[in-house]
Amino acid sequence: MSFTFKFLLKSASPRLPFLRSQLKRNFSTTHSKWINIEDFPTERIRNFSVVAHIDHGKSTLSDRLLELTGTIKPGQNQQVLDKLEVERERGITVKANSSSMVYNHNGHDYLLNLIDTPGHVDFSYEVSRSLGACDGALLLVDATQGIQAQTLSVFDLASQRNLKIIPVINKIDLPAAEPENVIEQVALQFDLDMDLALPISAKSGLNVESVLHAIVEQIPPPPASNIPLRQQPLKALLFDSYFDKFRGAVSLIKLESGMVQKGDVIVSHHSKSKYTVTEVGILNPDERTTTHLQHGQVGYLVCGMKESSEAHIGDTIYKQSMLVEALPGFQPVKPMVFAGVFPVDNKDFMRLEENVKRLTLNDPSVTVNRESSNALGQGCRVGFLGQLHLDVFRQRLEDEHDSEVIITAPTVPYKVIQNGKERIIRVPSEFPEPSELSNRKSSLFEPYVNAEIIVPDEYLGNVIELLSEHRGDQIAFNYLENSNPPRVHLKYHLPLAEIVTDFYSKLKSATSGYASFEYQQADYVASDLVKLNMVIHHRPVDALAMIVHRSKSMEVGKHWVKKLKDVIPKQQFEVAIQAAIGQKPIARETIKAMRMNVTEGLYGGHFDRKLKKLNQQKRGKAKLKMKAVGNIHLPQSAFYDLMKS
Ligand SMILES: Nc1nc2c(ncn2[C@@H]2O[C@H](COP(=O)(O)OP(=O)(O)OP(=O)(O)O)[C@@H](O)[C@H]2O)c(=O)[nH]1
Repeated sequence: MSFTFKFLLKSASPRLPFLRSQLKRNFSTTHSKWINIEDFPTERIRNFSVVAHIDHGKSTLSDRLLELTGTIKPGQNQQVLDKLEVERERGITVKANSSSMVYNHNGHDYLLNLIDTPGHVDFSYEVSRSLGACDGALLLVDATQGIQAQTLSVFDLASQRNLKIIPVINKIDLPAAEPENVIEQVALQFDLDMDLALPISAKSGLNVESVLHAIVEQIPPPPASNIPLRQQPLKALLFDSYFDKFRGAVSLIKLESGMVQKGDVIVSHHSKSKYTVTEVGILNPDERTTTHLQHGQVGYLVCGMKESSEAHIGDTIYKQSMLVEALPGFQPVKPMVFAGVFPVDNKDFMRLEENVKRLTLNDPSVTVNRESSNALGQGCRVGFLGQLHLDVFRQRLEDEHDSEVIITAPTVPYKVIQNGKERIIRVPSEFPEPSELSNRKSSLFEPYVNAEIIVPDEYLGNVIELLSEHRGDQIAFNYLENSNPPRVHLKYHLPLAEIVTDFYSKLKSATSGYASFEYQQADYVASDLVKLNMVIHHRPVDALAMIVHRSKSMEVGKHWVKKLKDVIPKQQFEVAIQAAIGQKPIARETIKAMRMNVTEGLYGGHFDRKLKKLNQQKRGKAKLKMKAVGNIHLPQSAFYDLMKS
């Protein structure tokens, strides 16, 4: 390690963990040889992705492939494509990442472009768009767990795109591994050729070389063109982007035809804006500038886009001189979980807003709008794809921007139709009160999802009970073929609001962690919804309002008044905490008044003096009650504790 580098690493302040992890990461990966794009005609390019259920070993396999091809130095469990601090701490991938590598097969060099994708359902949009840049996919299945819910959904995504799918059975080093069984299970479920399945251990490297052979031999190269390269029109799919504070938005592109180089004037099909290309290159896994990118290639492009929104995901890029038809692109993602984000100290709002916006530069699926609350002051209403996405965002805000924040209870977007007018409500305090809904021309709807659960049948009873507690309707029930112990595949239709609370942890404890769960947004369904107000000392607190199904209002109300009682400091007067629907309280807790020990220091026979002091205290309290009719002061720290608990 060079002196300058060591110094940088040491001196990176502990308040900047993200910078530290970036410095460490770059060091471990700057090892690869020079790559000349001209050396790789289309027939020697393979674009592929690794897809799997969460934790089945995608990042570990990606490491091994990069090591075997000499792209990175060997070293255990580097997870080089998990670049974010939060990914490394939690051991999950939240952002798809790419790396090119060169592999020599039968005397020829091949350029393999690998795209590592996240496993968790909240980030499945990353999977679908990454697959848009691929011609094949490795479907990784854990040999101890077999097919799980996300295995089914990523298989569907890959087969919808007609990708060549290579089944890879991982973790065969573990004593509990049952590779033969799992290979059979995969072949039966997906109608794939069993002989093509590759049993490996990504951790130890066992048989991983066979994966490289299969990539070259089985995944097709990008479709060839009869037109000579220099005459082909440029047609590039923009499938991802990240933000660099010096160069602006950096786009990841796949070239369907033509070539692009520094100085070219390109046009965005989406906005029709023109840009001059300032840099192109490949990720290896760090950026490596190249003279150009050409047909079949996956790489990055910089062209002075100042805002991340200019790099529109799914856009088609072409040269000003030659208009092309737009590529089909992707379905836009819609955030479905919303929460208010407020600073712990009101003075910090501007800094918080800037930090939130900076984070969204690298995560275009997040939406941000200003929100103001009587209780919490100025903040932002932020939209996420799911509960884990929200948690990851909070952690990134704290890790990368050193901000402590209050995040209000998550809510889903509800639909209210009144007098023929439709509104989507994302802030609970804006939901109509019962008095405003009394006329017959109002109807309320909530978003539902289609969920799939795979669970060993010994836990089936627990899961069915849990899903019915969460208002789920069963759609299908099947035993998975060739699964030992027997496992059931359930399909349910249930409200999204029911799974953005503590559903995952309940499912985990109901099944000792053996169930897997996956969902997709479905439709809006008419629902008996109410707005639950938290009233503290006779005043509703807007930041604590929530929208719930009427059947759950009592349970939720009791839970929250109790939580509030635990965090509100005692006052000099009695404080009532109520959960109410409109004017009607449905749950209540009381915080007793603080009682000063006025007789402290009076011992033994001072009976008269003690009585006098206690009477004085009684009179004082009566006076205080008069004053206490006003609002109580609820410190921001109480909100912080409340939302964290
Ligand atoms: N024993 C054993 N453990 C493995 C193997 N492959 C991966 N693991 C372990 O399984 C865990 C999950 O591996 P990851 O590579 O992070 O899985 P992933 O699929 O990338 O996870 P997500 O990105 O969160 O979906 C880690 O603890 C790995 O060390 C293997 O072949 N054998």
